Amino acid sequence: MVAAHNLHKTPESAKFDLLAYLKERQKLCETALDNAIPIRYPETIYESMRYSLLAGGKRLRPILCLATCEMTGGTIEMAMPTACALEIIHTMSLIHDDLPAMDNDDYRRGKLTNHKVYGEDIAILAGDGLLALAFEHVATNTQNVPTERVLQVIARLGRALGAAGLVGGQVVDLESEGKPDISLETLNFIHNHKTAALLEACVACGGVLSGVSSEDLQRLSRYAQNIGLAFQIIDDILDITSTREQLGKSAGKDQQANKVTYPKLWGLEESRTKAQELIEAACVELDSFGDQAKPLIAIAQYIINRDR
Ligand code: DMA
Ligand SMILES: C=C(C)CCOP(=O)(O)OP(=O)(O)O
Ligand SMILES: [Mg+2]
Ligand SMILES: [Mg+2]
Repeated sequence: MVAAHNLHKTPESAKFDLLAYLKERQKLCETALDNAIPIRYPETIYESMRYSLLAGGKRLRPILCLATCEMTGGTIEMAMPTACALEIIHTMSLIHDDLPAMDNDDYRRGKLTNHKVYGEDIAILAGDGLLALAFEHVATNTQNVPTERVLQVIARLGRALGAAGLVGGQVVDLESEGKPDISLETLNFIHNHKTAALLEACVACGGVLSGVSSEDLQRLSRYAQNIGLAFQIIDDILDITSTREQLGKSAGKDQQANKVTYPKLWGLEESRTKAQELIEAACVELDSFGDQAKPLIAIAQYIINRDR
């Protein structure tokens, strides 16, 4: 008879079932997000906020936050309000990104975009409402975490989202549209700010909540910066190779708007290779976390293998 503890050492049981993990975490996030916005007067704004927030994204950002907090000795419960805030901030950035003044998109998460349903005025306000809610939600609902860590999380959220982060990246993205000679440096600036900054906040905040050392926090940040850049490279590849049905958002938009992207500068194959290298570099940063790092390593692989 094989001893029970040996069973856990077989290669098969050592495998990490990412799909089951993501499904379980997505379910937890859906419930928490649903509870974060009750409908009250004036109903229109709450309905439009819920329309985009509960439209079924991958929930990658909150899951990264929960996974990091758990990997570093914290709990799901400690991280859930921050995880929700990250998804709420991400959703507001999507609503505004899709507006006619920005990327002018009609579809998002398999549905009409917020402004197509509620009008541009309400869509702008839904973004504003979500943004304010994110900070209120963390400050009000975080439990069993020392207050100074919660303050650090709030500061990181603001920095990742603001002009030094996502907003700054969006500005350079828009300013670079249609320009012929965008450098790789500018392209990296765009990706590192519009996409990687928030993903870094997801991972870093998970670590801050559990109280990691500054060395571990730096390792986590480097992991997240690498997966963040890879995420946007893959997003731009999918924009070329996939369909609206598969993506839940319009495809072919980057070429249409003359956006600067990795595949445009380097071609599809080299862009894929670059994304793969970034994922490998990300995973090296997690070496010291041993087996505990399995979820974050599997999520990094998922980022380049994803089809939506
Ligand atoms: C999305 O950039 C970035 C933010 C901050 C929303 P994008 O316009 O390249 O992404 P998508 O293809 O999802 O519109
Ligand atoms: C940063 C980018 C490229 C916007 C799309 O993000 P996701 O691809 O994570 O969108 P959802 O799954 O959350 O809808
Ligand atoms: Mg955009
Ligand atoms: Mg867009």
